[in-house]
Amino acid sequence: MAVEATVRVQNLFVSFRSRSGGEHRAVAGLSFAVEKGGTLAVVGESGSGKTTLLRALIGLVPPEAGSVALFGHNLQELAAADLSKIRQRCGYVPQDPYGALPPSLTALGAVMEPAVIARRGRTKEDVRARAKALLAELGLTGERVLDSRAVGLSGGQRQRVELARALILEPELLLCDEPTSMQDVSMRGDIIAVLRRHVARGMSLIFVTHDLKLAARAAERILVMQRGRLCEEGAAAEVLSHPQASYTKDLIAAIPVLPAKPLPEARLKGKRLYRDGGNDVILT
Ligand SMILES: Nc1ncnc2c1ncn2[C@@H]1O[C@H](COP(=O)(O)OP(=O)(O)OP(=O)(O)O)[C@@H](O)[C@H]1O
Repeated sequence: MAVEATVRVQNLFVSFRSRSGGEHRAVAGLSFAVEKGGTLAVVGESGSGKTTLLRALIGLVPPEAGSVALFGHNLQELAAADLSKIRQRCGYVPQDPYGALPPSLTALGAVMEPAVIARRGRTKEDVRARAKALLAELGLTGERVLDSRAVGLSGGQRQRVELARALILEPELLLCDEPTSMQDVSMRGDIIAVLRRHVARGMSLIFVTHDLKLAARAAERILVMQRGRLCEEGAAAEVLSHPQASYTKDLIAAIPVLPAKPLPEARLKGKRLYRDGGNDVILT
């Protein structure tokens, strides 16, 4: 028997109606699939429909036409209770870390919360240890940070708490909306490494970003969106090295290139060096 894809999107259209009665089509005829353990980065400029697509994938916005199936189940055909069960198999990291975290919980409490609610036979102490380990993997340690409420955390720290909150239930599918937009280059690498470890245990990943280079590090395939439409989809290395669509070529041309000149040893002393592809990025 053929294995069902984790995500199967067929000819998906999503529109929003304005108060004046006008209609804006945010997603226009997208089709793609992500297999179990597969990774897909969705790239496109601001307003191209990436967030709307992610929200449609977990049934937060209804399709105008077409279908979304997760784990072989068409979301439009599911009763509310079954849709909720399907959602429990997914993690979602929203784009805006402000307002996404429960304001009354500490960073540690916010990560523990989904696992405490789901109660999967773990003791509270197990959950606390797992939450601490996840936060540490994402560079968040120490009482001051772990005991801070959302208001006391930076945007980048909030994003990482959101990610840990999504990962603690070990989702089969993780949908991330710009999860590294507020991180420094070094932390972006750490986040990608954490995501890779979860992909290695079989998790499927859909990663939304503006950044084509980051997309290629996060995922094996890239889907480029332009004004709600699929512009190009292919193996990440292939899309970066041989883009087919002129829009993708423009996105690649817009990637800043760092000078290839070797840096004097003295400039590296006491600083963190991070290798991003062929480029060395120095963090002071
Ligand atoms: N709830 C909504 N009501 C009306 N229009 C919306 C709504 N959500 C999104 N849109 C519109 O749909 C289009 C796509 O928005 P979306 O947020 O999906 O783009 P995006 O690619 O994620 O952008 P960004 O990279 O800036 O986050 C935009 O024109 C946006 O204004």
